[in-house]
Amino acid sequence: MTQELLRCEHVSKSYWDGNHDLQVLQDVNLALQDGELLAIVGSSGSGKSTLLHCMGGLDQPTSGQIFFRGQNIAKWSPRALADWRNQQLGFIYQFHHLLPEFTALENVAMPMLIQGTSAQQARARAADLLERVGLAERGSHRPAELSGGERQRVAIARALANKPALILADEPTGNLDDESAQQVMQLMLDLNAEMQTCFVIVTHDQALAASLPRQVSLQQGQLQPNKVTK
Ligand SMILES: Nc1ncnc2c1ncn2[C@@H]1O[C@H](COP(=O)(O)OP(=O)(O)OP(=O)(O)O)[C@@H](O)[C@H]1O
Repeated sequence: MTQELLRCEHVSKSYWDGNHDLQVLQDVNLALQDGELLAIVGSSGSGKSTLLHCMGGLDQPTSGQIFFRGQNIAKWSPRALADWRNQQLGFIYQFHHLLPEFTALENVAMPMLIQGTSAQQARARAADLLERVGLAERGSHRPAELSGGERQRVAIARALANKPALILADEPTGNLDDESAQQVMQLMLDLNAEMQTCFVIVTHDQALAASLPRQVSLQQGQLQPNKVTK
């Protein structure tokens, strides 16, 4: 039986620009179930990244609440929030954000080391994850020695390191050519099916969004059911 993983309840966010409030999110209500795969689409500036940041506790709504497994994350201490992000969430960005001075294997092992996993176990799981994303032979390469698609696959392996319940991906294919974008997308679909990790994927690409089972669209900060059809 699936269970509710995360819920945004009346989430609004505004920024004060010196003269007036810029309303970025307006009364967003959204519930995610364990293992779900959701695309968020919307034009540039519609609030997609802001919503993702609020869902991941990287930013706070001006009003409204976010619940993770029924708990209001606004009530958590900074330490509890950081632990939650490390243990339950994985982040994937448009630009991979891998640490340039570390190898692919070390980058994937990093979240596990931060969590307190032994170096030996972390390296073993990192190697398994790299194999799973098709990069078994690339563990000793630094990010600069990998293609864009390979870096993004390392970033996906890193996001999965601590077996998170939820992965938040912000334009994960936005910087890739069509073929690499397709591979990265397929990888996320396969991993979702295999591991029951919930993926929320922000994308500009309507065709890509249409390949996911559920889509919503942000329009000027308001959430709408997406109109794309397969
Ligand atoms: N820290 C901030 N201070 C002021 N305004 C901000 C801040 N962060 C975002 N905004 C504004 O909020 C709006 C939504 O930004 P956001 O990055 O969430 O949009 P987006 O839908 O992800 O856009 P894109 O597709 O271009 O990445 C934009 O108008 C942006 O300028």
